[in-house]
Amino acid sequence: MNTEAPLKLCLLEDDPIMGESLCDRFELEGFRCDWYKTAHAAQPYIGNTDYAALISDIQLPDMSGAELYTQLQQEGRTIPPTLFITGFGSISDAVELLKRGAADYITKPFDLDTLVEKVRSVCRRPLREERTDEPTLGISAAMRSLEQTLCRVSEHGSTVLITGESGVGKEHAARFLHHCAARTGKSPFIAVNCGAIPEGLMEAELFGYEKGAFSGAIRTRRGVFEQADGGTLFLDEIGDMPPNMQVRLLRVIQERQVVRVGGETPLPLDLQLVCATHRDLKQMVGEGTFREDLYYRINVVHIKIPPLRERREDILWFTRLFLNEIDPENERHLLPSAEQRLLQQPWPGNLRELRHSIERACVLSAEPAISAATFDAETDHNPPTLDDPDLRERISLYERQIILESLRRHGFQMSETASELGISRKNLWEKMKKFGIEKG
Ligand SMILES: Nc1ncnc2c1ncn2[C@@H]1O[C@H](COP(=O)(O)OP(=O)(O)OP(=O)(O)O)[C@@H](O)[C@H]1O
Repeated sequence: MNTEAPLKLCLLEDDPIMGESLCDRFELEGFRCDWYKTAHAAQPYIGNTDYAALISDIQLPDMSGAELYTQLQQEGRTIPPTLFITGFGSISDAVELLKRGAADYITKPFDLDTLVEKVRSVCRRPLREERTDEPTLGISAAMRSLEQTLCRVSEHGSTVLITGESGVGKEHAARFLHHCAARTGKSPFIAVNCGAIPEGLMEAELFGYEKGAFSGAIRTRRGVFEQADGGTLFLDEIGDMPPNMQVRLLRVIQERQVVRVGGETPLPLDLQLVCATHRDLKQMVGEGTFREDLYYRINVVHIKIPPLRERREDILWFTRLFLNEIDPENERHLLPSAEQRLLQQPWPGNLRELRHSIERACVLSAEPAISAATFDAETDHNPPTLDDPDLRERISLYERQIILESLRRHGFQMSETASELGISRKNLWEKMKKFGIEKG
């Protein structure tokens, strides 16, 4: 016999038929349910009664769910995990509320079983439990809150757009979202850099091809969409996608199915799509270089990762993390002067640049304790030597140095580096390969 007291729910719903049927169903499921028809009626009890969850329509007669949520937050009430019931037109409001701390939402019309499942899951996992998790993306308040948002978003499978400067950790955030999703298990995480695929190969790479679809297609190959089915597809540098591919991508996202090049059968897809870019897509839409319809399709939930210089609390935390990863055996640490040096830098290449700096410091410093001078030395490391008698060797050294400096200046961002150097992205890739320069 279950001797536990039933969990208590607070239901806010002005529609009498909907309210009554929800209340009945919750009670049948073993909850106790207090039902209020207006926000004003419920307000005195929220935060003063031990509710396991608040289920609220996002449109109430006396105020919107968002206004109620804001008021409760401003009053400093302990708000129970909140699930909003939303119409199709208010999804963006619900997503905004998720970012501000709401636990979940459900769109009308919905299946009652699904609602009950969601209510059970928010009751089981109150938000305060999530807050005790070990940080993964950083210790700053901005990144802790971003982690929580990603966890909530992962439960919906909504398409996510992650923006932020080059090297801020957009791919890492996408991987974090993938691991948050309950559905992952052993499901795949497929990352693709749209900017690095030659335009002529992009269609085949993304959507796959049938044997004989074109000369060279000696066997059928699955594209990245199919490979990511059941998991997460991370499309990095989405702003670099050529216009004709934008149209095809839009169709695949809308229809949730893919047809291989040279094939006829649509293959259904069930995946979480995460797109990322360091570019300003809205501006690109204005300039006509990025399709507006695609922009809205991929921008269901927008996660903006701040640059490292705006969350300096993360610098030393990541430094320790990288030191441990790069040289776990030597108990590496920074002297206070070196810490100060890192804290003061602007880090235009963000975490990628910080990681490179730490890697170089580990190579250059013989002692476990790394001094500020080690970071001064790194810029002069291995300069080309004009004394080398071989002309080609000297030119190569210069070329490598120029490319490396430009890459660092642009946080290893391929398009910008290539454009500064006046060469194509493909040429830049080839040169990096030739000179053994890794992207990070
Ligand atoms: N949370 C993290 N934990 C550990 N390392 C991280 C984290 N976030 C980023 N990094 C490091 O920083 C580097 C850049 O991260 P990531 O590739 O995720 O950035 P990005 O914003 O996707 O870069 P780009 O704009 O070039 O695509 C990675 O090589 C990784 O080593």
